[in-house]
Amino acid sequence: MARICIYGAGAIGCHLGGRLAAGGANVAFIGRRGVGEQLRQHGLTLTHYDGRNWSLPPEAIAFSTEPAAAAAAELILVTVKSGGTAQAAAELAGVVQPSAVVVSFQNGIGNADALRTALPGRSVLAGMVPFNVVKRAPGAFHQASEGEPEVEDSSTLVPHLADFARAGFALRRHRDILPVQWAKLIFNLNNAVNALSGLPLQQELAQRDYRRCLALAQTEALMLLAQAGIRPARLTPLPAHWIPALLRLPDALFARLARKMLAIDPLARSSMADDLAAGRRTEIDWINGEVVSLAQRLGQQAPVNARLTAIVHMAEKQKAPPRWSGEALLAELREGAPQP
Ligand SMILES: NC(=O)C1=CN([C@@H]2O[C@H](COP(=O)(O)OP(=O)(O)OC[C@H]3O[C@@H](n4cnc5c(N)ncnc54)[C@H](OP(=O)(O)O)[C@@H]3O)[C@@H](O)[C@H]2O)C=CC1
Ligand SMILES: CC(C)(CO)C(=O)C(=O)O
Repeated sequence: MARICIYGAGAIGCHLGGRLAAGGANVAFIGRRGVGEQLRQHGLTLTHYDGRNWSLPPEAIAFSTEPAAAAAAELILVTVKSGGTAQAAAELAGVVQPSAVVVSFQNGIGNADALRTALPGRSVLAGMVPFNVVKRAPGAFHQASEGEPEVEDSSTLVPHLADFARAGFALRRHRDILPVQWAKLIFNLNNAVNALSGLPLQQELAQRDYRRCLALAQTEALMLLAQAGIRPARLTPLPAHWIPALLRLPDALFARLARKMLAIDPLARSSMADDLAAGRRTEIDWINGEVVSLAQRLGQQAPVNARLTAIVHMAEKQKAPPRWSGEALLAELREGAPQP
């Protein structure tokens, strides 16, 4: 049986690893001591908004805080936040088998490259998780929105496909993953707006001013991507460049037309909202900051995403980050924003 290692047992790692283990795979979780204690006490309970559920008793979970536990793995799924990638990569470099396949299931664009640099000669692939996972209680994780994991295709992945299938994942493979990563990043531009709102995603997205903030950030990113010749993949029924117009619609019309976008657990927040609330470093530099870097490479500017990045960095420094109203955030971002 293939040995799989989850490197960074948090929301995504516990969801992916828990389902793989429930499907019969031999999974080792590597994570922090506190998470290990919770899994030892409660085991893992995974629920899905479509009603499916999976559970693993504590004795069925192999958990370690030590990177050495990845030494036997043939497949390593990296699920740390982007700010932890450099350290995870350095730790893995000391232990990973030369034949191991490493997949970054992280948001952002550059994590797989960071892993590749630290792990020369290994097969390192970029992945993308489109759905939201909410931690409901110790050891209890809920998939709160739709989608299946997507991954850069490689022949090295073939021996592991059956494990994903047995876990109930319809893994989507792509020869060119970059358009998929950028399409996800365009969605993730909402992470900052959501974190600053202090509201669950459903309530935030129900308010036109917050949606207008997101539309500004997305329009700016889409203009830059067009200049760079990158066409974001289509992750939703509407192509990415139509979404800003949808977001700008009045609330009642948006609620009718975007029913699927709002079909999300009423308590779900973005992973950046969780980080900000917990006083952790956010992934802002790997999401909105990536748009700013793209602008710089093109000799342009990205004032909306630069401002969001600065505001989130300010919030990271505060014990109780202030909540922004949609109106106040929109006024802040409109200065210098490109007109649609
Ligand atoms: N949560 C979600 O709904 C979604 C998240 N994503 C993306 O998936 C990735 C993972 O996110 P998420 O699961 O929310 O993150 P979490 O913070 O929930 O989980 C990551 C876990 O890994 C731990 N960790 C970090 N570095 C190490 C290390 N070197 N060794 C062992 N453990 C480590 C972290 O501990 P510590 O906090 O102490 O560093 C944390 O417990 C991110 O890129 C995120 O953007 C994508 C789609 C949805
Ligand atoms: C699933 C989604 C888009 C939810 O906001 C996410 O990727 C995140 O929270 O980081």
